[in-house]
Amino acid sequence: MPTPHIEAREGAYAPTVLMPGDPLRAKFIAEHFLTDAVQVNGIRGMLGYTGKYRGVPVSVQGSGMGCPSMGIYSYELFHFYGVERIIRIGTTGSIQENLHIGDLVIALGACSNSNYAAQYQLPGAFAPIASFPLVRRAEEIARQKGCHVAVGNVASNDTFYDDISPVEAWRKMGVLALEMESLALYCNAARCGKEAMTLLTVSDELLTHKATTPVERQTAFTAMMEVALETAASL
Ligand SMILES: O=P(O)(O)O[C@H]1O[C@H](CO)[C@@H](O)[C@H]1O
Ligand SMILES: O=c1cc[nH]c(=O)[nH]1
Repeated sequence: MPTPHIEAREGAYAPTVLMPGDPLRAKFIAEHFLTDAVQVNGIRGMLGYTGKYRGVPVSVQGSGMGCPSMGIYSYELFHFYGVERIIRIGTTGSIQENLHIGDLVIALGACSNSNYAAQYQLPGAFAPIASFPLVRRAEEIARQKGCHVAVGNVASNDTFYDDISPVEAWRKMGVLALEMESLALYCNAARCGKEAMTLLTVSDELLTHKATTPVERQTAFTAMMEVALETAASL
């Protein structure tokens, strides 16, 4: 420590880290929800903070976009900073008719078009999954808050802009929504014996082409932030 990408000192992160793709979403959470928040990382503008939520230490660290970036930050947090669990909080494009903008999705499993898991040289395909206790807790908290929440597969794709749309193919398999990081997060957690879960807010309806604004993606999805923070504080 420090690592190539994180300047924080040893012990700077709490055992539970919330990870939005957008570092400015991390700043927003630190400023609006945490007490005693201090910035622990600013390298590459990938902001990280540690503070308290309901008196419980919690960190929030941007992951950047895509599996390579999430792969780097979650690896360094798990391996070098003693982080025990990561809750990704991200935006997603829904691909099922009953999932609308603002709804929550918990990624129980992460399908993908990425080759991230090839590094493990397994004798078959790995099925990346979330920590079930985290899923159960987050779903319970989301329902108590009156959120519409779906739990199931997402597809963590390497591509945001596709030459041939993958929507129909994943939709037919019951996949709920598309995003870009859960695969790497779940693989790193599994390989390191740690816990991970992804909680998403629908920012785009890919079947109807409804979408939210860039600023809403940064700051508007406070229900997701609160569910993740309540989950972290309840462990
Ligand atoms: O809102 P975040 O967490 O960045 O997540 C989603 O948004 C980005 C694409 O716009 C990708 O990172 C995708 O996974
Ligand atoms: O990966 C993502 C994230 C948000 N919306 C999408 O359509 N895709």
